[in-house]
Amino acid sequence: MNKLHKAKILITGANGLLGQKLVQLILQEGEYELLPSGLGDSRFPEDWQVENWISMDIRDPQQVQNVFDQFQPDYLIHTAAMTNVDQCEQELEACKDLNINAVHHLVSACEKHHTHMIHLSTDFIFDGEAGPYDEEAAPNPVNFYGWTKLEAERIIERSNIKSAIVRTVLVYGVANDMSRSNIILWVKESLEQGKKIQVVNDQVRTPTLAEDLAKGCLQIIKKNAVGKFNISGKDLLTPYDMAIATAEYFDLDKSLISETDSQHFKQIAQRPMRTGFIINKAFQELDYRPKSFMDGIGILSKQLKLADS
Ligand SMILES: NC(=O)C1=CN([C@@H]2O[C@H](COP(=O)(O)OP(=O)(O)OC[C@H]3O[C@@H](n4cnc5c(N)ncnc54)[C@H](OP(=O)(O)O)[C@@H]3O)[C@@H](O)[C@H]2O)C=CC1
Ligand SMILES: Cc1cn([C@H]2C[C@H](O)[C@@H](COP(=O)(O)OP(=O)(O)O[C@H]3O[C@@H](C)C(=O)[C@@H](O)[C@H]3O)O2)c(=O)[nH]c1=O
Repeated sequence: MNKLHKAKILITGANGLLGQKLVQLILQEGEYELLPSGLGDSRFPEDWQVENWISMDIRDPQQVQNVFDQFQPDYLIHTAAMTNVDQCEQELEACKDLNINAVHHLVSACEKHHTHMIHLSTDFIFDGEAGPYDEEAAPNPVNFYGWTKLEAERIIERSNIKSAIVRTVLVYGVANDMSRSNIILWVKESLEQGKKIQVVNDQVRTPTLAEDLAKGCLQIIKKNAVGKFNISGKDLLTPYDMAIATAEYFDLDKSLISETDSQHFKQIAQRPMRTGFIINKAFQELDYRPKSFMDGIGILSKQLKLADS
């Protein structure tokens, strides 16, 4: 690639939590030509002054093909998905269309344009019987969301495109006009409103700061890495641990948090009990260095203060 040509990165789901962090990071780097895309209009803060934006519904193969033919991306960071796990359990066709069929369209476009695909996947491809997991563990999803994300991985692995699969866990952070919350924000807001919450103490995760995940994805591009990578936080915690840590950090009323377990706390979709990731491969091959959970809360707290000022 000649020096004048900046490598081109297309992002799907750029209005999402990870999507917005990727846009911020890549714009700050200034080394790439960026094309953020999503459903409808961009929802970035005004002051980002992002010129490029393309509305691309990834469920429509024609829209995908048109965008790829026009932009001819060197890299695709595919973050868009139906990420509400309970909604996936209830809207099977819609979930399949977005989490599986759309990946077929993106892979075909990547094949045609020799685009290197960085695809976001999840700990929910595992059954949670033997976490924390490394990249070679045997998947066995326990809910429909996890099954669709595993099928998506398989489509990519069966293709002959250049690809990296980034698996992550319980992403937290604050972004603009978010379409869903995440555990720290939800605990903080509930306690600030004086609401009692029940939080499970028998699920295990390695919660991931959205900024760290974005950095991990960009490292893959910088190192032209291929294959599977666990990119998550490094602390193994239960949601109850996370809720207590959040209450302590923001000096909120811990007595509003009651401990429960997965037998009593029922969600529509089953959650894998013990997941979490071993991240040695990303540490060694991508120089990936995630923040601790407490430092992650600190970063989120600063961003919330900035947003309120
Ligand atoms: N969040 C988490 O805890 C985890 C996430 N992951 C994976 O990481 C990825 C990013 O997650 P996260 O940032 O939380 O996701 P978000 O739900 O925040 O963002 C997903 C984005 O996809 C967009 N989208 C929905 N439908 C379409 C469509 N038809 N065409 C184009 N874009 C669409 C949404 O648009 P709109 O904003 O308009 O709804 C949204 O901006 C996902 O693939 C997810 O499976 C993996 C493990 C954990
Ligand atoms: C809402 C709620 C959640 N929890 C627990 C259950 C769960 O372990 C954790 C997070 O619950 P949620 O339902 O908010 O999040 P959940 O849907 O479990 O999050 C998943 O999202 C998808 C996209 C992924 O890929 C997974 O990695 C994971 O992050 O908090 C409680 O204990 N009490 C509650 O009231």
